[in-house]
Amino acid sequence: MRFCPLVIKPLWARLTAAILLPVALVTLTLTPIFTSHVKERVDSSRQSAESLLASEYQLLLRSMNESFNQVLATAENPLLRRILPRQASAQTPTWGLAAQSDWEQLEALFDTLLTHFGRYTRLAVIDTLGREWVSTSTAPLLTRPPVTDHWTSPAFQGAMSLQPRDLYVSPPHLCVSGEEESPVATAIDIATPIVDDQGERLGVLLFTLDWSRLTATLPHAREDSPGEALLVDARGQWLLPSSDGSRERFGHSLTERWPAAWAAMSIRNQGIATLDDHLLAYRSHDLRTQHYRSQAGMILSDPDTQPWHLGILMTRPSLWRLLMENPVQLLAIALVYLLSVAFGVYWVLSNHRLRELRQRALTFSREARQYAGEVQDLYHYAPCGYHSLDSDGRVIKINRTELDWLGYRADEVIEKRHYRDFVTPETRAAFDAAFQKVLGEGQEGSAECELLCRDGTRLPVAIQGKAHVTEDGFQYSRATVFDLSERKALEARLEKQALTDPLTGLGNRRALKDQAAIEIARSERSRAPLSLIAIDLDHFKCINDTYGHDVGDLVLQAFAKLARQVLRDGDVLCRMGGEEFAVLLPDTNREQALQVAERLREAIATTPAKVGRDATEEGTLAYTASFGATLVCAGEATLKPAIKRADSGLYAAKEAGRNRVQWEEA
Ligand SMILES: Nc1nc2c(ncn2[C@@H]2O[C@H](COP(=O)(O)OP(=O)(O)OP(=O)(O)O)[C@@H](O)[C@H]2O)c(=O)[nH]1
Repeated sequence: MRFCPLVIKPLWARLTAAILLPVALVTLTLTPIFTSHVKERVDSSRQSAESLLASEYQLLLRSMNESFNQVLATAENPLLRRILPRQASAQTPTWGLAAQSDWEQLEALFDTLLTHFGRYTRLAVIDTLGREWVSTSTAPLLTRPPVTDHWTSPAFQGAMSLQPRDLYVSPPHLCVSGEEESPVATAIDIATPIVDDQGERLGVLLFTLDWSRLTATLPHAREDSPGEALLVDARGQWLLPSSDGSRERFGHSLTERWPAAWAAMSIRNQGIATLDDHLLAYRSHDLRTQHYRSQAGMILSDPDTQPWHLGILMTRPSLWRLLMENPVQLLAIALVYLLSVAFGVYWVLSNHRLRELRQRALTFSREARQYAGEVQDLYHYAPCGYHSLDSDGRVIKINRTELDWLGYRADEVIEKRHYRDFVTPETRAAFDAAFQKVLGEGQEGSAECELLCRDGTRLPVAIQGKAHVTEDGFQYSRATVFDLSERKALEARLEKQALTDPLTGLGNRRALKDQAAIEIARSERSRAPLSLIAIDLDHFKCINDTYGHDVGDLVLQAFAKLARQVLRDGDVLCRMGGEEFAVLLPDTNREQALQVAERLREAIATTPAKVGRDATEEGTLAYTASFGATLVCAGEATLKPAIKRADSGLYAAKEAGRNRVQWEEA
């Protein structure tokens, strides 16, 4: 296993990483894009808020100035200068005192103002004593007269203290609207002194402005407006009239409800503040000092309420709002996340499968190498030889075992030697025949051969060859070579055992028969005489009976040893069974055979067998043997007739008293 510190092993951990990593990557990729998008939107919202504030401010100012100018212009109307002195001279309100035409003109003027502009709820002319002489109202509840006493009203008091063309402007306040649906309205009183041509103060002109009408035209009130207006006085009290959609109501305290907004607006005259979810563009306006845009000389107002603070509140763009405003975009992002996670999971799972397969392949390959090594070992160190030959009989592959047998190295043999070169000339024909069979249609062949090893030794082997044939025909032959040396040795041993008498180590009856065939053939070829002597130990039963069977065996062994010493190397001494023996004497005539028999008889008679002191006092036991001898006649294919004759001679020797040699003529 390669070392890799970043490899996370468990599948669940890799799956977690496969989910988190794509999410992180997509987030990292998208975040700068959306952040800059949000920033752009914030900047755009700021600009919108600022421009909306500017336009709203201008509109409010223009509307108010328009009213200011209308009040000032009306106050200078000659009708008022004519009507007021006449009314003032009357101790009680008397409508009939005014000239009918003046009154109608004034009424027409006031009606025009009321209906044409629509923003006034009441127009009143008040004399210096605070008595209202002329009044026109949108609320037709009040019948003329009564005369209202304005002596204590701030508007009257304020206006009376002013110079011509100066204005008193009250803060917005609640008043009776006269309408059933919304009996309470918000209004502003604008008052200015009425002065005659000589500068004498005649009274006060009072216009009550429907504050909601004035502010209804502001951009914030439009449904498609992106922002919301906010107008508070110097104490933070809400100045905009209550509307259905607005959360705030007239007179609410911004300082309590939204301290952050109030803090921003109250510190600076103008600016833009970033609140939690909102952007607030604001500026302050003091009626008393910013009157230059109207025709008013000076404006008097309640000092506690000035300046006003106007603000435009816009929802602050955020990433979430940006996403939520476009469902397609949101869906696309969700799809990107989903795809990236799906890809990650798929990658991990397929990688996991791949790892498994790789691991399995590694295991298989390791096992295959192991098996290949084992097969290689089995091939090279098998207890038999393996070799492959091409069609010419050249060695193309050979295992170690066979190389060790031959005593050569692989590089000395492979592609260099023909296999038949290692086969002994005597067995080469068998090998060639088998190899031809392998090359032939049978494609199989076997032979028992002898291999000629480097050290000169010969190794008997059995070779079993088989052709390896493909569609292209014969490729090579594969042969298994078995070492036969052990088998051969065993066979030889068994063969020897089969021909040997185990007690005396002499050849047995069968050995005599085999050897006789050879000697008879040789004698036929050489015309040399071949003699046979039959030997039988005398009174052997008596030895057995007297000294025991073991002593009898010792006597038999002593005889075999002694006979070997007496006989020539070429003589064939065999035990025929029991205490009977036979000697085949090649190239031996009658006289010679009789001499051999006599020499042997005498040696036996004079050489007691060693049987140990347990058996006899001297440790030896004298014994004798009788002999029957004969010639193997020319023309006798087997030894049988000669044995029969020798046995006859032997029988005669026994009959004659034992311990003697008797010749039997053919
Ligand atoms: N100890 C021993 N005794 C054997 C063996 N083979 C045969 N004999 C014994 O040899 C004896 C042969 O006895 P017989 O055939 O009567 O002949 P004999 O006693 O030698 O008498 P003659 O041949 O007439 O002299 C038997 O008692 C057999 O049991 C052997 O391998 N070992």
